[in-house]
Amino acid sequence: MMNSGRLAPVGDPTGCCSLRVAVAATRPAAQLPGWRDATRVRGVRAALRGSPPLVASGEVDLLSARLAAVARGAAFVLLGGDCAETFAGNTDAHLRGNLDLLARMAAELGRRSGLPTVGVARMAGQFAKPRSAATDADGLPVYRGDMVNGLAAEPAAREADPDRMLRAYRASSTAIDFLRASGHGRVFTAHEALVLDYEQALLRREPSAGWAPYSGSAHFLWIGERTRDLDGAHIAFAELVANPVGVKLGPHTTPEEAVEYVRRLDPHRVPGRLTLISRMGSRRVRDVLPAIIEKVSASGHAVVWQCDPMHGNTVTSATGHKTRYVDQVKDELTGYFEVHRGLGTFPGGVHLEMTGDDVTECVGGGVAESDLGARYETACDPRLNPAQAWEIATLVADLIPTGY
Ligand SMILES: O=C[C@H](O)[C@H](O)COP(=O)(O)O
Ligand SMILES: C=C(OP(=O)(O)O)C(=O)O
Ligand SMILES: [Mn+2]
Repeated sequence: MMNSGRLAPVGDPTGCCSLRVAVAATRPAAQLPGWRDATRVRGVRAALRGSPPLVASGEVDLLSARLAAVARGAAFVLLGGDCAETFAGNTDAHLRGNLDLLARMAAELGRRSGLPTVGVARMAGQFAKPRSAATDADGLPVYRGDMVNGLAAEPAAREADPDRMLRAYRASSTAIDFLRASGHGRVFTAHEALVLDYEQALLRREPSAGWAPYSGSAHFLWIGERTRDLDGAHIAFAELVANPVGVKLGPHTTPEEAVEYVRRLDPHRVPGRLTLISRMGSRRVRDVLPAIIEKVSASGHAVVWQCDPMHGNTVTSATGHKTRYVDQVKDELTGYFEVHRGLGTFPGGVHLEMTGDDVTECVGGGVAESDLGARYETACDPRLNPAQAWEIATLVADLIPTGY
């Protein structure tokens, strides 16, 4: 059973688009934490509302311009990083490893395809997780990311603690500082917009943009497969924000639904405003994706297409580990590029769960099933290690169409 509930309407002392936020907040919302202390939630939200945004609206606009170029086939986007960031992992070594890997891959894709490649890091905010089940194998409330509760298999750790939103904000702030100081130029940040108490509190109006509400939590936000209900609060939230946004599309997405996302999330027909992130699984992508692309293309909206070849290919190994086979990841990517080639549309980018740490979480590229236990460190989904990620980058570089 998914956790679900209704957000309390926001009282917004900053006056930030309060009416529209309040409307969004009354929609049914899947996957929200059952916070243990409602009074404290209000206090945390107030503290977040009073805190500086983590990203600047000018940076967000720059990403929007880059994504407009992707939408017209003049650039490519690589989005990647941890499935679930953790507070303990918010270290110099881990952030540097992930960022260096992303930057190296983006540079390689750009060099080999001849297209500028925009690097977007799943970093500085990817602290909340939607889950398939409300409880784990021990019957404990499931881990929902460090923004919500703790990974330790103990009842106290698994309580949804609102103060963790403040810790997530501070950890994100540290990571953003690191990014800015890293010397990697303009790498943008992204995470799933899941915990709406957090996301709403970090909306900021921008006077120079007609008081449009910008998310101050990341440059790019996406709505996940488990929260993309068209009548739900998460899609309503994505409608509000001025930032470019994405929606994950699983194999049960219909072409009609896809067009409805486009209509709702790109009402002003801004190229690149909406990214549709296909995560169909290697066995379904060739069957399901073409009709979706055809219908969206016929609508005339210029979206960014992105392939997440990770989440439709998650399996449990004989050793009991949640894993992914690099061959299936490659097959989904190959299918995604084939579909676009067949339709004459531009396969704008890829979205990967990967880390610069030399982990053994996915099978392939020198990691056998029997190796998975050696360095299985993820807090949620299995990530590509640097060798595996580089194998993927090499494949993708050969598949990106030139002269589009
Ligand atoms: O990262 C994505 C989701 O949180 C994850 O795939 C869900 O995993 P679960 O099926 O273990 O809950
Ligand atoms: C939860 C995720 O993906 P999806 O919503 O596609 O399952 C994710 O990107 O970690
Ligand atoms: Mn994941």
